[in-house]
Amino acid sequence: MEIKISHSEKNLSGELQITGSKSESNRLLILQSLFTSLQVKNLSNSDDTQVMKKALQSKEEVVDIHHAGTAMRFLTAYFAAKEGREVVLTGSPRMQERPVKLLVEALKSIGAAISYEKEEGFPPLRIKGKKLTKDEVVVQANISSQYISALMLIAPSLPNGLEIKLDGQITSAPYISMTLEMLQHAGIKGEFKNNRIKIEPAESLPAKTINIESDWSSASYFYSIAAICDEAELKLSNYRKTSLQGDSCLAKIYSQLGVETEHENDSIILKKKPCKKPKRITEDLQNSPDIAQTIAVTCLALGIECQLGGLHTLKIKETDRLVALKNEIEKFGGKVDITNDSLRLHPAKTLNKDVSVATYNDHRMAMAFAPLALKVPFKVEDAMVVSKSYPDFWEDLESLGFDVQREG
Ligand SMILES: O=C(O)C1=C[C@@H](OP(=O)(O)O)[C@@H](O)[C@H](O)C1
Ligand SMILES: C=C(OP(=O)(O)O)C(=O)O
Repeated sequence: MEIKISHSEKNLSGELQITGSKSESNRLLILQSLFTSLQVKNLSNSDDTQVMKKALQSKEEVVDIHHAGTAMRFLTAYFAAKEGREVVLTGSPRMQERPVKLLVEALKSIGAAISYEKEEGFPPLRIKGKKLTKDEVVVQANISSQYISALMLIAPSLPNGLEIKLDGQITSAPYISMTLEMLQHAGIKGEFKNNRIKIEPAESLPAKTINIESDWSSASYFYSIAAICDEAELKLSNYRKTSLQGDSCLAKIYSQLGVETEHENDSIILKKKPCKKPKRITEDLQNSPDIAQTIAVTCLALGIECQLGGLHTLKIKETDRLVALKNEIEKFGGKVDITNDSLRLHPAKTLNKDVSVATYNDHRMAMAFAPLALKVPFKVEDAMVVSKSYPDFWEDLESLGFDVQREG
């Protein structure tokens, strides 16, 4: 479905309830399958969490996780350690291009039986669940932190736990800390020191209900909206001052653009007043790759330069996000230079009209561009891609006065 999106106001206020972090949700679903005493509140309503839930309940041979990277990686480890179960774990055509070799190699080194159904290094995988008894593994850490989180999540269910040595530079590190802190919160002992992670085995865990904080990556689109407005006051519920989610760095990044974050009980209030714009935004996003698209489009809307680094993982996400950003920003008249790990935006003097934004099967392409409608109306192709992480996105924009016309 294509949509046409516009907004005529420059002052916005409203309240939103975004559901739980999809990263935290998908970790907890794995932990809940391993330790049934855990209960979860505020689970994400994203497609990625739905497919994870379904996969964990499935009795079929073929388990299809569509576009969900966390589900692919976490379930590879989960099924490898599930004695007596044999599955073919597969996903969308794009998932079949997203690498998984380093995780498969690491799992094989501790005794897993995994083979490739098509191309070596990529899904689909045939996994014969086995008892994994080795307790040490080495994994390269600069491609995806999801490989490391996957190993950490099954570690407490292994007879001797697991010591994971991380090789090379660590990418998306806050997601590893998130996994560790969630394990600890559930009652599992573990530590992360000097490139070594050690997770102790656990036979059972005390009964506990875990309340998932709402999704900070989804909140990024409202930071962008607030920054682009002259004045705004947006209240988002279920966010904490101390977050497990690395994308909570948004508060600091967007303060440069005049967006202040106030904490009130369990909510955040994003406040924007008219202010002087900086000449440019410069950020290293190695720790928070999922907000790169949001920040680039905010800068395009505000007509300021943007230099983003630490983006080497963007090429292997839902699409090659560096190329997708360049293509779509240039339709509006901005100029973008990309390398393998960086993006530089030279903003447009005036934004082109009648643009149709392609979304490349990538939820974040649709959502990152949406706030630009405060400056110029445009079309978004295949707009329902948002459901991967945020199915209510367009309705939530309508509640803030955006005109969202659904076509076709
Ligand atoms: O562990 C997680 O929940 C995630 C880790 C990150 O991936 P990489 O570690 O592959 O960068 C992030 O981009 C993804 O959206 C979610
Ligand atoms: C990269 C993402 O997700 P995943 O890797 O889990 O598919 C994302 O949500 O931006």
